[in-house]
Amino acid sequence: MTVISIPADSLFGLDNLPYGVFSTPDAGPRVGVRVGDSVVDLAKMLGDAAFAQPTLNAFMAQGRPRWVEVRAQITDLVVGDVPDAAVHSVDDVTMHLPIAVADYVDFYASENHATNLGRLFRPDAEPLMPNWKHLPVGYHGRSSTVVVSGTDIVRPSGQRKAPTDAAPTFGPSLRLDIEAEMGFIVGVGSPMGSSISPDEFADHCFGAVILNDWSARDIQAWEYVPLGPNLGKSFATSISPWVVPLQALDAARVATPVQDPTPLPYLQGEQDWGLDIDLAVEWNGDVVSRPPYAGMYWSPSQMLAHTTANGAAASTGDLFGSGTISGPEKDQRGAFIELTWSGAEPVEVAGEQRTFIQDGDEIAISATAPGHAGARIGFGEVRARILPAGS
Ligand SMILES: O=C(O)/C=C/C(=O)CC(=O)CC(=O)O
Ligand SMILES: [Ca+2]
Ligand SMILES: [Mg+2]
Repeated sequence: MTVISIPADSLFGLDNLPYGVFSTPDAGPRVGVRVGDSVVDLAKMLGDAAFAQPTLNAFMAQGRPRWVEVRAQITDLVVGDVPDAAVHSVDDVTMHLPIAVADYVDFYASENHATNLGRLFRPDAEPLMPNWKHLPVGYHGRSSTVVVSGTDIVRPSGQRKAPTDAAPTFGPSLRLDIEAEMGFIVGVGSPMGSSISPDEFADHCFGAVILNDWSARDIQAWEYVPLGPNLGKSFATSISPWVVPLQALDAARVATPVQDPTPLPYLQGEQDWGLDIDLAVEWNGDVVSRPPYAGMYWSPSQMLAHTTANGAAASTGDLFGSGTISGPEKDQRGAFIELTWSGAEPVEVAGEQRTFIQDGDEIAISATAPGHAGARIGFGEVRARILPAGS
């Protein structure tokens, strides 16, 4: 039997208990919970076959009463003796994509980001479109190219045309960018023809991850009118491996900024689902930005309500991105197109002047939030290296 020790300053204490899918040299992908620097094999500790699966989907589909029960069981059991065979060091495991991604929708919920991108993409128009403060604007992304942290990203090629070019050309993106976001995962869906209200959020949303919505700005700028992002974003989206349960975010809940005009009734709820999550964006080892989630205009509960308001089904494994998280300050911008003002204002990265991402660059986004009693909880990180086009 093993007694798991949790370092006093751990971001993975009993307040957190995030779920992930891990493998070891002797056994394939299965569900584990992170406790300090250990990963506990849940099928071995709890005996539920849902945890012997290579994704969290079977467990997530069991619903909130079961999520609450399992969290309580874990909290009780991991402070005692845990069977040796159920405990692994985080350094000895390989992490996998934690969920089978069903549908993927990405929103645009930061007013600072939307205003900055409006200025950059549409300099002659009002930065915010007239709909922006009435509904959480989003688009459907590509679920099959959602990958876990650590997966290399190959620079995409595509069609691009700068305003000064006579004709479009096809080739590797020259303006490869990140978008620092949070991703929310649906545990229990809703049938086609029904909808989820903002105050039903916790019955449906299982938890959250960090998400990097890789974006090829040159491909995007040429293709997006009038239907929105497509190939400029569909080549890859990275998520962190540990899914922080919604229950662990209780102490992080805050009100969204005042929403004026008042949203329509289907977007109104009694519960606060703004979240006080602090992100950090690292570029080749240098922190270049610290986006604050707490200022996001639209809450994840409103995004899920909006997604289902027309009767569209929601499914176990649906993933929705918050949209790029940018705060009001320059060093709080969650995309390099904003941070460098479309390349006009390079930033210093590891001693070099940089605008967009170069081959071989490594980007890591980490995040923490308040836990209980003044402690903090961590989301870990989403990290990836860029390989040359055609690799
Ligand atoms: O305003 C635009 O045309 C483009 C906006 C984006 O690229 C942002 C996007 O993907 C949504 C977001 O992450 O906030
Ligand atoms: Ca995005
Ligand atoms: Mg993407």
